[in-house]
Amino acid sequence: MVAADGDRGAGVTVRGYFNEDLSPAELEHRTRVADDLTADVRRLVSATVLTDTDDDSVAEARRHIAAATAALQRRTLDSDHFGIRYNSDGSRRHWGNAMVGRRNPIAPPMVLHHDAERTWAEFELGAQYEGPGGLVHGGVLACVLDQVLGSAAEHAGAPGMTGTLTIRYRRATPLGPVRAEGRLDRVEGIKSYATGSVSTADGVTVEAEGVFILPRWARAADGDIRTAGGDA
Ligand SMILES: CCCCCCCCCC(=O)SCCNC(=O)CCNC(=O)[C@H](O)C(C)(C)COP(=O)(O)OP(=O)(O)OC[C@H]1O[C@@H](n2cnc3c(N)ncnc32)[C@H](O)[C@@H]1OP(=O)(O)O
Repeated sequence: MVAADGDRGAGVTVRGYFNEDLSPAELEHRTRVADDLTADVRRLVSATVLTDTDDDSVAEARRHIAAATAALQRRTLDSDHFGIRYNSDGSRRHWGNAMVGRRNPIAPPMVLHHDAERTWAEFELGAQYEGPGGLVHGGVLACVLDQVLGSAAEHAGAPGMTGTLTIRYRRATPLGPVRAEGRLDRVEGIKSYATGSVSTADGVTVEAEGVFILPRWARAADGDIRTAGGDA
């Protein structure tokens, strides 16, 4: 398993990995707290996009938001990012991740499922993900596919950083429920090739291919990123 934040040996320094052993009870508690808070903030974000209320109501909302922000800032992490926090058994928490982070209201969130062949998620892309009117932003769809293809490669035992991601927008994706899926196509040494798509009830809207490369620092760490355990 990868070491804590900081010097990775072999002269390699990588940010973002923290060893933080949590008991099952503590993990369950933190999971519930995170899910409840993040769901509330997601509703706030959506309400911010969609509100048409009067100025007094907006001013009232802003006072509450300022108070909520101050309450959350009473104590913060020592780091400027959540990172990947892991137990010594290899289980990991990517709770700040922009697509799957359970502590990140920007994440839709995507809840990933895996079987022997595929990784997939079914979720909602609502008003806060708009690009063209009523349609999902193309960059958001790229982000979705980056995550699902990268996770498919990782789950298949061939993780890597995105080297190249090629997106084909076949037709527009209306805001609303979507399904994203990816699969590992092949592995060539340190490079993993994955393919995938986003679809709606009317069929595929976006297709993608990605090359995921086991980075130099993970190679220097003797590939131990390949042995990482599951996500919490
Ligand atoms: C790790 C766990 C991942 C979990 C899932 C995550 C899902 C989300 C994914 C992301 O969002 S990752 C964030 C976005 N991506 C990045 O920030 C990557 C930034 N780029 C890098 O870190 C490095 O450029 C990279 C790791 C991609 C490659 O650096 P290396 O120093 O390891 O590559 P090197 O120069 O040694 O080249 C190794 C091979 O890869 C090839 N290569 C390098 N960069 C490439 C590239 N960009 N595209 C395709 N191939 C590339 C290179 O030609 C060579 O091929 P050959 O072995 O056949 O000669």
